Amino acid sequence: MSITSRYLPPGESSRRSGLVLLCVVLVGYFGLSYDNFFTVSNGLTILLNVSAIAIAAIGAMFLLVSGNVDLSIGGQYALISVITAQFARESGNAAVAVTAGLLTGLVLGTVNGILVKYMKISPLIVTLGTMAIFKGMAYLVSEGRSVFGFPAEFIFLGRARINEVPLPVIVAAVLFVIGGFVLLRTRIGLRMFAIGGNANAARLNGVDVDWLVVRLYALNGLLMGVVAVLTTARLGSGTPQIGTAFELDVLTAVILGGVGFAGGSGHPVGVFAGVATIGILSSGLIFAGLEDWWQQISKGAVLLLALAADQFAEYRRSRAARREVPPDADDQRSAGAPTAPVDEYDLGIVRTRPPGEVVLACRGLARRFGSVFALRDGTFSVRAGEVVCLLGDNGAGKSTLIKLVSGVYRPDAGTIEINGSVAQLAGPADARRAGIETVHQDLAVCPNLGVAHNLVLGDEPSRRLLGILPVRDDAAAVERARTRLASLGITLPDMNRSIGRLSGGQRQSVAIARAMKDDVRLVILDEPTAALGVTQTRNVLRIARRAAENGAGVILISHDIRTVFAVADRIVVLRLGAVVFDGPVDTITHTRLLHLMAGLEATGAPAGPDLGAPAGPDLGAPADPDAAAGPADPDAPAGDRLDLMEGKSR
Ligand SMILES: Nc1ncnc2c1ncn2[C@@H]1O[C@H](COP(=O)(O)OP(=O)(O)OP(=O)(O)O)[C@@H](O)[C@H]1O
Repeated sequence: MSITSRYLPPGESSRRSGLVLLCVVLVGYFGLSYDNFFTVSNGLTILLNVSAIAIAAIGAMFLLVSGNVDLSIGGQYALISVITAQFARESGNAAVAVTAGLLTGLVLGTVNGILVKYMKISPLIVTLGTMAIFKGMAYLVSEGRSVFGFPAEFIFLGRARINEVPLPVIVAAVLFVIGGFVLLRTRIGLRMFAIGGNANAARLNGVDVDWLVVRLYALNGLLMGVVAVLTTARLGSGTPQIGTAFELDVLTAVILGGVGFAGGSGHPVGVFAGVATIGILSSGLIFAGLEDWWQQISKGAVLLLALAADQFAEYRRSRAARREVPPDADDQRSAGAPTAPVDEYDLGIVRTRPPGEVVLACRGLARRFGSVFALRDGTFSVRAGEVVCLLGDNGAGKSTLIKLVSGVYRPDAGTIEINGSVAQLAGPADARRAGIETVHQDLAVCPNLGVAHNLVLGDEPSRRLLGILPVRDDAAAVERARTRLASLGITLPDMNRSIGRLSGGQRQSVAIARAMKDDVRLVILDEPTAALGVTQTRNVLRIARRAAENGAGVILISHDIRTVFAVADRIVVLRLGAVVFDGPVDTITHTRLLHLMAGLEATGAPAGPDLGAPAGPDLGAPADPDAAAGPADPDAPAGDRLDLMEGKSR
């Protein structure tokens, strides 16, 4: 698939053209078989019949793109229809009836959204349940009967024509164009794709996923309100039987149109082609004189075919993505080698510049989970322009310490100072506001979005189209991404290439670049080289160094001591929840570091040759006499106390 400078959501352009071809074949076949098929009036009838599907398809498209679904739209259709009809009859006022219909849709959609997001129940199950409830309520409200007796102006709404074109068709066309515009050109549209691609990544990038999804369900309900009001007005009655198998038509059209059921992909043009196909097929089947059940069977079969095509496209996409990942000869060479020589990671760093002021100072941080003390004494500091490597065996407490610093957990004891002031981090957003950015091990990127969009997600640049409409500014996003990447010495040929099609090292580079916001003070890199080969590792380490040179403090967590010696200014070792070493990289040897991590010094194993001094009898207790005296005076200035500890095992 060619990737243009314009953002192209990962909908399948080829499948859309296939669908258009299918439409042409169907029209040709039915046109040749039935005399009246090719008439303007039949064309308008088809459009009128699919206008309801087209309006509902907008909401379904938004939900599916963001990884959600609503099976209850048929039930909503019936319930809104009878409520609208009763208001129309009782009030005799079209405006009251329309308002009642739209509000009912909004409420039903919001109920679905709240159940899905805040009760953490699968959208399929929730909306299957509400489908039955709404349908049942429609019978309850109407006592199983159709509701007639509307004011003339209400009926006019459904039957009015402008230049022979029915009003519902015009409403559907306008809403569809607005829906497509929102999906492709606005910040919210990008966020829908992001949530469908990786909801957790979107959340970590500051997108309020739950709130957005609730709004999408509410909008879906509102659109069903429009559908039900127009149809009820056109038919001149509200009935609980309406909307039967409506969800089948809508989902078939949307999935047939290339919106992936797994979320994160789709295009309005494809959905339009899907809606047209369903309309032509339904009309053709009526012309063929097939009974209603044959129509249901045909549409069900088309839905299954669409899902199969969706799976096939997904398979082709992932194969293409694998093929497109840039080969790395060096990594292939090193793949079979269990350990690369230390020199392989040599970055040729000359550490001349003294680090800047302390950006982070942790004092006596402690956190327990039930009876497990995950962290007992997290005390260390990071200065601007410094790379501090945090090491420790599995379960040493590294992740817990980092989660405290990045606001994921709150400490049971101890303090976190940022730029000299004690910070109360109530959540990751607080940490981010304080200038702390974390690059998580799973990178938290959206594989379906391009490099530039991943970099700006949560803070997308925007501009005013025609001086009024707020739209996403993709050119500014590309420019910002390019500048940010260049500041770290990263060159990527295409800013719109989806992240899923980059190599592991390139993905890691983009994730680090995303963290390097203009006001960042501290970047935490959680095992950034864990899954990388030699060349990619070296590149990522270079980028980490460059981030420090640009003025940020960097904490890098690693299990691989070769990378640590290549990149670190200072090393902090955690063991059993406490810091047991904190010192410049040139004050410790590989052997001693390994022993400290493994706790071998506690069992009398020889310490590294550099320090010579016997290790303390218990790694849980400080080995250094100063430190052994217990926690330092809490009133002592952060810098003094932390510097005192430098270069000493505790
Ligand atoms: N949410 C939790 N609930 C219960 N125990 C936890 C939780 N998080 C961490 N722990 C425990 O706290 C200890 C420290 O875990 P932590 O994940 O911080 O270690 P780590 O050094 O990051 O290990 P690894 O390198 O394996 O990721 C472990 O014993 C772990 O089982």
